[in-house]
Amino acid sequence: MGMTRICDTWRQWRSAWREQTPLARTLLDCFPGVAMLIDADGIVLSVNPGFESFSGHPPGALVGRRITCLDMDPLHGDISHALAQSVAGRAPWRGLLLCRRADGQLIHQDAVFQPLETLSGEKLKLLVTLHDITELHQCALQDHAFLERLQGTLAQLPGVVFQLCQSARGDFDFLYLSDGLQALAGLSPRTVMDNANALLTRVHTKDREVLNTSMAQSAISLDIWELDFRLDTPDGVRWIEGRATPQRRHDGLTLWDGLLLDITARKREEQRTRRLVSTDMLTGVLNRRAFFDYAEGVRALATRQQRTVPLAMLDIDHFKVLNDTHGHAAGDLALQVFAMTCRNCLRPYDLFARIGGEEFAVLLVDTSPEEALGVLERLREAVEAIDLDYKGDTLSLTVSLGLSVITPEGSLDLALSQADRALYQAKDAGRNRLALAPDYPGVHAPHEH
Ligand SMILES: Nc1nc2c(ncn2[C@@H]2O[C@H](COP(=O)(O)OP(=O)(O)OP(=O)(O)O)[C@@H](O)[C@H]2O)c(=O)[nH]1
Repeated sequence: MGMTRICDTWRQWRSAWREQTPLARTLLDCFPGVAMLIDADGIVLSVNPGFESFSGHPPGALVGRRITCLDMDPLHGDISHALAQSVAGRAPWRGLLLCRRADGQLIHQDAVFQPLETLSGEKLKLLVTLHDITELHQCALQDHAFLERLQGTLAQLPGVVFQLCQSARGDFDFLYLSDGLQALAGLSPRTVMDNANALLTRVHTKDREVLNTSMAQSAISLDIWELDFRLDTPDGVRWIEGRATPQRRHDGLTLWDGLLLDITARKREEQRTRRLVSTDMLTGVLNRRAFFDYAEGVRALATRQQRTVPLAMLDIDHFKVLNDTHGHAAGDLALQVFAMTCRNCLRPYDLFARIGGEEFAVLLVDTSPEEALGVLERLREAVEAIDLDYKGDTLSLTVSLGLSVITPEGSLDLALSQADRALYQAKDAGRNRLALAPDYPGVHAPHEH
């Protein structure tokens, strides 16, 4: 029975009572629950038929006795308290009462004590209505137990379960975050549920834009949101994998139910593998495959910007002699020192790779054809200056270089073959020198050391 019906009944009852009409008794009899009339001392004046099925006692059993005898603890029980409150304040009291039936069974009651208006001089009377909510109460207990179990399970998950809401204005609000957030981000779920920015401002600055864009796309298309992003935590930067399913509510809000997982270890492993796959094991510089991958990216950008990129091929001179004279181990050491020397002559974002046995390539990013000549000449001199102590012998190295440019119209392969041809010219011309491809920009005569 709804609260509205109870209120309606009170209203009708009050006016019926004031006018002392037979309707008062009729209403009491028809009331679809327990209704009783008591005086200010709690003495029961009358009960309706619903009382019998509610209490298990015959209807007359309570009339003339105190209502507090229904209390679990008649001395300090809830009914005494409710009665005292309502009488003292001359105001309705509503709350939960626990009563005992004749068979001993406990029942939860949604109870109302309603003081009735009386004519002056009359003693105060109260209408008490009881509504059995034992079943509802048990359901609530079961729901509560289920939710507690669910919370426990969520807390065990290696990540964070969340529900995120975006208002039509675009503000984010976390409606739920599981306890795993503390371990993942060093933040309590409550803090972030109170203020989503506590977490959102921890997203790494480099990933904020892509996060916002991906959420906006997911909100529009209602496609699953998926993103790997970095989070600044008290323990350092963590990689997070986010995945959530959006739904649009009828009031225009977008809701995402999803999961955040810490994938820092996996990302580190991926980066390590990527480094291994792209690195030459002997010298530690880029290998052939990585060089072609990265160089193609540099070329594409330069083409868009209509710029040229200097590209050089390098080959150590008479390396076979060094190998044959001092052994393969000496050759390996020389390759390592050579690679380190070259790398030190270049800027971090220039590409330097070992693309064959003693063959290397350099791509000079953001460098003019003129500047490239200076850089490579310094590199050649640095190699010439190597004095490598090996088992009492001093090993010296020189390098020959062929230089070309990748043009906005040309390809990487074309520039490589031009640099390669220039390299052979440098070898033919006596080695330890730099030779330029025929149409190297800005320089007409072949440049030689
Ligand atoms: N120690 C060592 N030697 C290598 C490696 N890769 C290639 N080589 C050697 O490098 C030498 C290359 O010799 P060549 O191609 O004849 O060239 P070069 O002796 O340098 O002569 P020019 O290039 O004409 O100056 C060969 O002896 C290869 O065995 C390596 O990883 N370690």
